[in-house]
Amino acid sequence: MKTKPTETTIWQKLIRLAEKPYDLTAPGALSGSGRIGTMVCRSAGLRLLYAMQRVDEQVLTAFQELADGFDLVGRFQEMRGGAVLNRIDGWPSENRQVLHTASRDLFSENPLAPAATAQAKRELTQLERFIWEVDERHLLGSTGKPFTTMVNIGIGGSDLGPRAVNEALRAYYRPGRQVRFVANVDPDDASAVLASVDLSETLVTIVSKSGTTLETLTNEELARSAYRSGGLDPARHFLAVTGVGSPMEDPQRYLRSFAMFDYIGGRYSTTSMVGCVTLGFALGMEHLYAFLRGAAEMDEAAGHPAVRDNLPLLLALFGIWNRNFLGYPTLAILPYSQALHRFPAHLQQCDMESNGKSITRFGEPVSAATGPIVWGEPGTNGQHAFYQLLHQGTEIVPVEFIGFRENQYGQDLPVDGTSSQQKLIANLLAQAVALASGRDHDNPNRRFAGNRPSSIIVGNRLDPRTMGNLLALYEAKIVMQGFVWQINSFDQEGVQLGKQLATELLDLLKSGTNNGSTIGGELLREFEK
Ligand SMILES: O=P(O)(O)OC[C@H]1O[C@H](O)[C@H](O)[C@@H](O)[C@@H]1O
Repeated sequence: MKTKPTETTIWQKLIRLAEKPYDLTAPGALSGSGRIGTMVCRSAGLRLLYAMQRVDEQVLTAFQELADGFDLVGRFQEMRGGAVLNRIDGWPSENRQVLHTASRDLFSENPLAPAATAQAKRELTQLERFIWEVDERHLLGSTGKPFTTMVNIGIGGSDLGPRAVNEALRAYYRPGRQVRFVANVDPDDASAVLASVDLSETLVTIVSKSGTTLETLTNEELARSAYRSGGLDPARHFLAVTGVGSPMEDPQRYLRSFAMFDYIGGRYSTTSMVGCVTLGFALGMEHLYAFLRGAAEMDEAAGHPAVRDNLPLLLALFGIWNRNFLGYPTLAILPYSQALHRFPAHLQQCDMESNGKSITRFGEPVSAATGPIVWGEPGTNGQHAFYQLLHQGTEIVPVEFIGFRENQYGQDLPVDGTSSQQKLIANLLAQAVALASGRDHDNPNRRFAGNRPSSIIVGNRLDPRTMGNLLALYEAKIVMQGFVWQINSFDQEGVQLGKQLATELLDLLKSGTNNGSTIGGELLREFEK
């Protein structure tokens, strides 16, 4: 469909509906009508409570028309089947399939992209064998010690997703296993991590799809040098996860190498070897498979044609409604779970690098606003920091809350009559009500306008399967929004210019010839004064 989204009848209809969005502050708007109990969507192990979005039946019906008119589910299924969606028509572009979903389509008899799934299975078999060798102590460090620790060196997609999921699932780590992460080229990042582990018991996994990322290659050298200084042989400790044909494909330098494929983008790569190596090492294969199964379940659920029964699609459409029709530029993701403390950072990359685009997949300027600014921190911490602006600021910030009925460790105590988990959930729900309903007051400074929309994603407990559900939920949501905006959500040309200019500055530093004749050169001279 080349017609601009804004020129479609359904877009115009939604503009009209947005002139008078559902008033959450009106008497009886939220209670007494059964709205809270009916505005619930279930997919895989998650539920979405969406009574506190500014929508009514008419808007939801329009959502369905939009989803059908833009064939959102059909395109998602085409993606899963291997369509070449990473492209810009008529212009040089990556021209690739988009098959992160194949890396977990392991549980059905008929995977949608059989060749890619077969490749994923081969890598998983290799990983399983490797982990077995580590567990059985057939593989030992260069001084004969068993491995207890893994340091992951990577950045962007080779760090954020794996880090967020590892943090989320620490409660499921096997006893005696730990994983640490190094990403930043700030030398203090590597120093702090390398100094905090026993290198002789540590595996260092270098993760880079391209095998050319400055930060990662630099940190690899720092880590190798730390091993050599400690009299340890890096080749017996270092693993590689890299793209087929990348410069890092060099078996001499690594104890083991695991492959990733060009049809999986960095920010979508958590269920490929990029995430699986650390997760398999720390959690064991059983939990790793539960995580992959959770992601596969959500991919499957995203194929449901009915908007009200398709959580990723519905979440995507609330995002479109809030961004394009109500005009809100940002989105806060607020997990009420300390374990998810790095999940907003992962989603920031996944969403903003995917949908921060101004050109359509036809190479033309977009006709509507695209990806929102995504940010977030766990509750309740955020309540004591930035929620003031959410409640009374001049900017309206739609919120996606995430909460779980049970905690992970099962340890909790009643204090003052309620458990900590109850306090956590009560706070989450109270925030959603306060944002939606607001409160009148004589004192203008104590007035809450309300009508600030939110959704609540509910899971039973943050376990590996639920984490897989959540990860795939957001991946699918982001992709579906990209389909509405007609952009390519799978490339990231916008990161190139800065990289190129940094390389030019590094060349000046290397050669010592900075005469300030470029803007960067002049800035550098000023900075170094
Ligand atoms: O995995 P790598 O090739 O090292 O890439 C790491 C990251 O760097 C790039 O700058 C991209 O913007 C990210 O999408 C990518 O995840």
